[in-house]
Amino acid sequence: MAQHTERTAPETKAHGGRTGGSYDFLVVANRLPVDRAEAGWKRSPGGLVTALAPIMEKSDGAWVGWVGCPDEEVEPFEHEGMTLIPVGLSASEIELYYEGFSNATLWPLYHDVIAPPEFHRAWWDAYRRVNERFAVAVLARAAEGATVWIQDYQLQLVPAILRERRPDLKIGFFNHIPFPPPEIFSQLPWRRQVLEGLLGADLVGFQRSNDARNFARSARRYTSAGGNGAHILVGPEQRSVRAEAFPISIDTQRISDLARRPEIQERARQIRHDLGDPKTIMLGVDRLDYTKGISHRLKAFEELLTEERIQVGEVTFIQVASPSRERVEHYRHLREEIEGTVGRINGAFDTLQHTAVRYLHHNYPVEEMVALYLAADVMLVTALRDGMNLVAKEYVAARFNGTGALVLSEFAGASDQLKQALLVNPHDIAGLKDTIVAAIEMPRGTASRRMKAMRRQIIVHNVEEWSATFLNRLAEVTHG
Ligand SMILES: O=P(O)(O)OC[C@H]1O[C@H](O[C@H]2O[C@H](CO)[C@@H](O)[C@H](O)[C@H]2O)[C@H](O)[C@@H](O)[C@@H]1O
Ligand SMILES: O=c1ccn([C@@H]2O[C@H](COP(=O)(O)OP(=O)(O)O)[C@@H](O)[C@H]2O)c(=O)[nH]1
Repeated sequence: MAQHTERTAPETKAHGGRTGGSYDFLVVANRLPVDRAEAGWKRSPGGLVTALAPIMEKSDGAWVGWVGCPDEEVEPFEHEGMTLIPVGLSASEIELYYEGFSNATLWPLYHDVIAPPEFHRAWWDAYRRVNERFAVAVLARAAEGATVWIQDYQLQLVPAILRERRPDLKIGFFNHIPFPPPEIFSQLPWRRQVLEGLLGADLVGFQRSNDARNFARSARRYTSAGGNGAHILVGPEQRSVRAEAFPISIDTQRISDLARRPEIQERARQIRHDLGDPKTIMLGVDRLDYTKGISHRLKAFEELLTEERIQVGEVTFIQVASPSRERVEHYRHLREEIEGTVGRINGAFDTLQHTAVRYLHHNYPVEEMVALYLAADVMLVTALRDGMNLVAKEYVAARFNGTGALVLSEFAGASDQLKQALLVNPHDIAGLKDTIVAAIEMPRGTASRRMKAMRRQIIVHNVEEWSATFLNRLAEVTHG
């Protein structure tokens, strides 16, 4: 349970002149890494939070972000060793900037247009306004020459606003989601403004080399930028901007340590027992998002049951689908579709003793997540497009005894690092079915060799290494 360590943050030194504050290191993200709890705040789940909270706890910096509720004015405060600086958003801004432009324009556009992106000028206006507000919050707190690390697609205009008003800052940007090829990106009516926003940074980081290449190609095609490859030259002064890949990772040690705890192992046994001790537990854990390929996974599972290649009682599929962006239309429809499919599968295949799919529309704390990873013989990650997918890496981190099989989509960034997973194209349902069966039947020795190789990868390349590599590179390119 998160310790309650709330107190007011130290005063920021708001003095005149160019420099506004006292922090030498600021992370700027759409969300603060906390949610409201009954008594105060608790650490929130989610990929970005999981990745950045450990770094923030160890640094003396501050995190600028939205508190997650409408119309709340909250003073800066401290939580679990982090200084948090809230940015307020009105209900209408949440609708236009967050649900609208961020999650119904940019999100589908950047994820292979799996859902059709919507383009509305009022959403764009709100996006600009909110980006300006985040930038102002940084300007008021950043010390002279501070390092500012902006996170993700919700805040792509912040780098250029900071650059214009505070050329002393070292500005990094990391895009957690894919960056589409120019042929798709070009649909965006405000493509030039978004690219110019990002080009305000000194270093623009991506999950995969292909994302970095896509960005550099669009930057040269739709702005006046020049240069070659990862090196982009901007404006008459030919300012240098780098676009490079920095694949994010997890706190491997923390997950691995949790997995070794006797009470979590006991919880894993309990989960299996509660399901009637099936021979094989398969697991999917995703935000309920159309990019995650949950329907493709269910389709493959249903066909395997229909064809009697697997049997209820022997195989149980647990699907955790955590609530996400529930006011966005596509997400509402997706929930109806997935829950309809699960109901149909269970109606057809459940027995009095056993269920086919145990569907859980919940958000679990990390301890329960690790127990689920320990209980799962086969992990299914079948994203149609995913920046990284930390769940895949967490599963590997939890399997300290080298057992278990990971079925992993080649369209998730994690497939670049976890090459010994069973890689699949989730659109190929026949291939997906064969791979699921191969995972269930995989000989222990083969599974162990694969798992050990993947564990070696994420033990070295953990989230600490990710942030250190990005920040060292930022210091290098800014000669800091
Ligand atoms: O803040 P929400 O709208 O509730 O969404 C949660 C986060 O989802 C996205 O995660 C991405 O970042 C992960 C870590 O790098 C990566 O593994 C995953 O593939 C991405 O989809 C989003 O990018 C975050 O901004 C959201 O906070
Ligand atoms: O009930 C849940 C479901 C997910 N997560 C965490 O949420 C993150 C999901 O990150 P991922 O990169 O897989 O996907 P995203 O949701 O960021 O797109 C992982 O750290 C999960 O452990 C969690 O804590 N509780």
